[in-house]
Amino acid sequence: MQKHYDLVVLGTGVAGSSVAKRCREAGWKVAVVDSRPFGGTCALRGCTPKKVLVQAGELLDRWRHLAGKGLRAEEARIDWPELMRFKRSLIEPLPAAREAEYAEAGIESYHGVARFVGATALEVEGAHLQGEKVLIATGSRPATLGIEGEEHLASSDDFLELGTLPRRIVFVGGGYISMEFAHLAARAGSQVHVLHQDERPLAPFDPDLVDRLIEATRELGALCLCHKVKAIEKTAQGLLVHTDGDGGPYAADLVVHGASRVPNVEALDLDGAGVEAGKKGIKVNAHLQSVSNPAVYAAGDVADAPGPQLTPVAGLHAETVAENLLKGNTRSLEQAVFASTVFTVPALAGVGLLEEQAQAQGLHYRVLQADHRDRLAVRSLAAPYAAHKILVEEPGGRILGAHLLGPFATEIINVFALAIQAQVDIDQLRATHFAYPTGSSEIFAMLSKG
Ligand SMILES: Cc1cc2nc3c(=O)[nH]c(=O)nc-3n(C[C@H](O)[C@H](O)[C@H](O)COP(=O)(O)OP(=O)(O)OC[C@H]3O[C@@H](n4cnc5c(N)ncnc54)[C@H](O)[C@@H]3O)c2cc1C
Ligand SMILES: NC(=O)c1ccc[n+]([C@@H]2O[C@H](COP(=O)([O-])OP(=O)(O)OC[C@H]3O[C@@H](n4cnc5c(N)ncnc54)[C@H](O)[C@@H]3O)[C@@H](O)[C@H]2O)c1
Repeated sequence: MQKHYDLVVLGTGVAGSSVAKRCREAGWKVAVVDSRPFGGTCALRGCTPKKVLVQAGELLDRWRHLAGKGLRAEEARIDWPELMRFKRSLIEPLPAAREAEYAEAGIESYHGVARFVGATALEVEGAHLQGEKVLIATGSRPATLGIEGEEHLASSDDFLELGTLPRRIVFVGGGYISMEFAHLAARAGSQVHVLHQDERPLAPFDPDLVDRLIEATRELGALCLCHKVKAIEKTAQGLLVHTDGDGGPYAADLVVHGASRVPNVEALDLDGAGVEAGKKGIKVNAHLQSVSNPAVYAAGDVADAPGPQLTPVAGLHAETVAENLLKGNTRSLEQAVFASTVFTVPALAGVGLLEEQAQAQGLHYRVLQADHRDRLAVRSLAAPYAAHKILVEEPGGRILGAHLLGPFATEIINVFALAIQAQVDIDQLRATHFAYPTGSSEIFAMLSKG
């Protein structure tokens, strides 16, 4: 028997769940489908569990730097199994809570892999659903690398579930996942290599600050090496990672995939619905509507739309789609400012333009940059790395980009995001009286020199 809905949502992550709730609030009959526990990547296998773990690394680092300065740090260490238990205690209740929220809101839930059997008809584990509209919000998965021995790669999901931490870990790729996990694993006692194929890791971030982060990573005992991984071999002693460079092979007990994620579309049978997709995901117009099937929309990591694969981007997609569904394509995906952070220690953060982007746009700007390790706020934490680079348009004083490394980066970056979004210029920002002494009160000094 076929069940009819105004909207069928595929995926219960940030993108899918927000649209489902908005449309249900407006009185629509809504169904949600997910092949995994309800809640999506960010809540269950990404941002949130990751933050619980990396926070422990950050606290350990602070504690160690203050050893002999009023703190006794001899006993400070990460107890991995205990930390994992803590993480599980926070994350494991979430799927049931999410499902209960849906039930209370009157949203119907289906578990299983969804696939199209018609333009807006879906089959989920034997159930047949028909939507007036369908939202595809199925997120992303680790990219297939096409290398020999690929089956030996552990995913970020696997890493976040490790009961014990292996002695030797190689991370393939030099992006967010590898760098964040590498810092955590090294602080928890593993020998770590990050193998990346580009000249330097973390391409979306300021190159000078990335160089400092690499230095900090090396001091931690983890090595970032510029090698493209070409094969993983299983031996009696563990795994060997072969690269196209002179170095290696690198011996490991665990090799983790941090070499990018691609849209999750394979299982959907998109041809059955006439929904076009390419390497970057579902092809959509400015309303996030499928270019080939007007009854279908896409949002989040699975949509081929501008913006990185980040939670705030999925959130903006969801707002846009919800309005278009409810009000009939009244909203286009607007250009937005997205701040982003790599949760290493020191943390790296960025918002707005990089220097090379400002140059490519022919903008005139000056650079305010400094190492601010000597600031009392930083010295009081004994933090060994703290630096910034801020691009300010000339004339006019518009903030074009802000790039930060150090103990306050993850929070201060949001002040700069607001300044860029709301077009607050350098004089207005300098004239803002932030509480003192806080991370944000460092902004005045950042904007006053250089
Ligand atoms: C390790 C890691 C750490 C991250 N950390 C951050 C961070 O700190 N900050 C940040 O902004 N972003 C972070 N991200 C990125 C962020 O998690 C994603 O951009 C965001 O979760 C995307 O949300 P989404 O709703 O598009 O997809 P998802 O949350 O991935 O939801 C998609 C859902 O669809 C389901 N699904 C897939 N195919 C089907 C099918 N055929 N049928 C039924 N269901 C299906 C999946 O099971 C999943 O639950 C991180 C990602 C990872 C992997
Ligand atoms: N803090 C955060 O916001 C956060 C954290 C984790 C993940 N994420 C999101 O998830 C996405 C996926 O993360 P990711 O770290 O897998 O990807 P990424 O896109 O950040 O980085 C992948 C890196 O792997 C390299 N690479 C690819 N193939 C390789 C090979 N064979 N050998 C060596 N290097 C190779 C690429 O050149 C690139 O530098 C990110 O782009 C980001 O949008 C965000």
